[in-house]
Amino acid sequence: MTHPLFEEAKQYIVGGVNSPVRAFTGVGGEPLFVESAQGARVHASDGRAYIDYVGSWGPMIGGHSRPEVIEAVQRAASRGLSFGAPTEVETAMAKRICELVPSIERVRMVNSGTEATMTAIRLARGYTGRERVVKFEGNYHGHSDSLLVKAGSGALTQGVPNSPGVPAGLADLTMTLPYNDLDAVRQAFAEKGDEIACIIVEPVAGNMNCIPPEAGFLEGLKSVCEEYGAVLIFDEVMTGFRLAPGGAQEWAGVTPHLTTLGKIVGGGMPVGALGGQQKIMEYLSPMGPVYQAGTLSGNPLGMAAGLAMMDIISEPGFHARLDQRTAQLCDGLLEAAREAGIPLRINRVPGMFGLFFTDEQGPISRFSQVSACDQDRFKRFFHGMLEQGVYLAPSAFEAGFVSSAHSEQDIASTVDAARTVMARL
Ligand SMILES: Cc1ncc(COP(=O)(O)O)c(C=O)c1O
Ligand SMILES: N[C@H](C=O)CCC(=O)O
Repeated sequence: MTHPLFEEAKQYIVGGVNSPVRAFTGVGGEPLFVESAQGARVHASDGRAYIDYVGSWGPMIGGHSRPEVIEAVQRAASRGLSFGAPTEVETAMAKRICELVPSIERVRMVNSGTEATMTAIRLARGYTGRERVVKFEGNYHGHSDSLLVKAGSGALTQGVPNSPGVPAGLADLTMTLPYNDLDAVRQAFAEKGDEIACIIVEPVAGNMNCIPPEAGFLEGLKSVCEEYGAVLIFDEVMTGFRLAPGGAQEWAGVTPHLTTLGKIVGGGMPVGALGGQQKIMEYLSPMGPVYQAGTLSGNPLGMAAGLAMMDIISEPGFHARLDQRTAQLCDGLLEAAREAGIPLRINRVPGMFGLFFTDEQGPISRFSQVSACDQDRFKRFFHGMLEQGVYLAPSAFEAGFVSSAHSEQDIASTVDAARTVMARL
């Protein structure tokens, strides 16, 4: 029987959801309806609490309903919701971003990750006077036209990595290359380097499951960009503030020319940002000719929530603990799989992981390997874990997220659940 809340939602909302992956089409069945969330758990309308590894798709790195964040939003709300004029808190946010991410010298706040990446590539095109954009297969940068080409995340889950509605003329300007394949990048630049405005890349891919960069890949992208005068954009909407206080660029030791941010930067509110070298950022309006604007950009509630979340991730030892919890989870899951004789590989970076049901023995570093994984087994695992009270991302193409609120006991319970589920997979 269809869940009555989902049934009613479908009468009014397209597909019953406001973002496709939530619909559970990647795993079958019906979505959880969440009523509230606290710490590492979401409380659903079925009356159950689930240990949550979705974390609102990333923002909840400190756990749900952190009092510091909620109180900051409440204080901000008591002063008014939006002014459409500059506020001090926007400067505080920009200053904080520049301190945490040293490659960022100037910032522009927007309302989502999609807006951040859309603006970043327009800026790169305006700055270089070139039109082509290089992206990687299975990377997802939101749903703007130029970037919805061979895209990951929900586009993969729904089987529409090239969406109808994207003008062919625009899609033709997007060159899509295999992730972790530097030779393909060098070849593309050798052929069309003087037409390429930018490379945009997830420095750790999290939208085709979790794929870290191979040694030298990000460094290679930077040197190709510098050789040909193109802009290197790290899309850190997912990895920003997660892998390290300064994001994946700090973790990997490679700095891009521009960075896009989202998720954690808004602490759970709809916020995105882009930033980078002053000489490029000053091409943006009102200083430069590249236009960009937003009625609600720099919204005081979003800034308050984001700043409170920045305080949380800046606590000494925060990322080391997150990494340790992520390792505990992944080691436990691998052990459970080994006991059950289930072939499983796991990729992990601090606070992020990906499960691959595959017989492959070597590292999983390519999109082609992800798409060859046993999706049916993932679906059975997902539903088994849900039954056991563990909420994983409802798609084999999404990374999982660990928060600082996941206790050792939560992780141990998750591994116990996996042992039960794997025994009958
Ligand atoms: C790497 C990356 N870039 C961009 C986006 C788009 O962000 P948003 O959903 O806030 O528009 C996402 C997530 O959706 C993402 O994971
Ligand atoms: N992978 C996406 C963002 O990172 C998932 C969020 C969504 O599409 O709703």
